[in-house]
Amino acid sequence: MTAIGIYGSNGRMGRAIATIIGDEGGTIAGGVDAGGDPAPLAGDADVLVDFSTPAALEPHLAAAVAAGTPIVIGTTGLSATHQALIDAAAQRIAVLQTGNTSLGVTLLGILVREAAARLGSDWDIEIVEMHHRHKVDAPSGTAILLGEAAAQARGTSLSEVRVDGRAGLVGARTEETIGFSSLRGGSVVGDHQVIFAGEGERIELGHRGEDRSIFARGAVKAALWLAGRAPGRYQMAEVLGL
Ligand SMILES: NC(=O)C1=CN([C@@H]2O[C@H](COP(=O)(O)OP(=O)(O)OC[C@H]3O[C@@H](n4cnc5c(N)ncnc54)[C@H](OP(=O)(O)O)[C@@H]3O)[C@@H](O)[C@H]2O)C=CC1
Ligand SMILES: O=C(O)C1=N[C@H](C(=O)O)C[C@H](O)C1
Repeated sequence: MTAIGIYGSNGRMGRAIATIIGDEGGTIAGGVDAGGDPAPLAGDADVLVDFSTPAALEPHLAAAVAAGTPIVIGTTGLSATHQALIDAAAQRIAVLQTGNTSLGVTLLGILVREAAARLGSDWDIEIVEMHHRHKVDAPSGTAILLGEAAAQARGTSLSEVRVDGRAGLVGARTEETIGFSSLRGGSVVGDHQVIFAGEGERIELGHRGEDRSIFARGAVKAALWLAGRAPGRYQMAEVLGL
């Protein structure tokens, strides 16, 4: 059986993964949390999953590369510098990084891409997300993933068109921007809505996470799929055959 090492094993996601890992046909190689040494686990595991914190990404990637162990990165709040580190690691090992491992959001990303490609830039795109009160990063990794899908479909990059929140006298909306709004409260697992607002009509595509097990199952599926793969950067849509 494939042994999966968990970076962030005592967190909400780490615990959710441990609960369902056996159902998906994997076993736990071990776990590392704040203050732990990521290297021994990278050596013991067939594949790693990281649901920890952006500050830990660099040492986790270094341990994975040194051991030649593939890694699924679910941690969000990543910067362009983190993405460059992931690209470099993917030259040496198999890596799958995604802001959302669920089947529903992976399909939503495809639908958003399709809608953005077919609708003209006179259809404004706004992304609204809500998460539990403990979440530390905003916009969510999923919101960014959805925004990137829409931006790419329109032949641009998200960094060119992204507007995070609005407050005060910000002026009228400019065409082609993609706006993000983040709500935090209670125990919300993760809600995302992509609004295409046209003249006189609106299309809304969305997803509501009802239980963290949707992310855990996707993460374990991704890990089992990634184990033994050649170096490269892989996508959830490939794992799920979408
Ligand atoms: N891609 C996806 O589908 C999903 C992604 N996420 C993302 O996963 C991440 C974790 O979420 P969640 O489980 O809710 O968060 P938690 O805060 O519950 O857990 C984070 C875990 O990471 C550990 N940690 C902190 N620092 C380090 C470190 N330096 N090395 C190793 N472990 C460390 C913490 O350990 P300690 O307790 O000792 O501090 C804790 O166990 C977030 O970025 C979140 O947005 C969440 C859900 C789905
Ligand atoms: O922190 C969370 O909980 C979640 N984080 C991911 C994100 O940032 O999109 C995925 C999911 O929405 C839950």
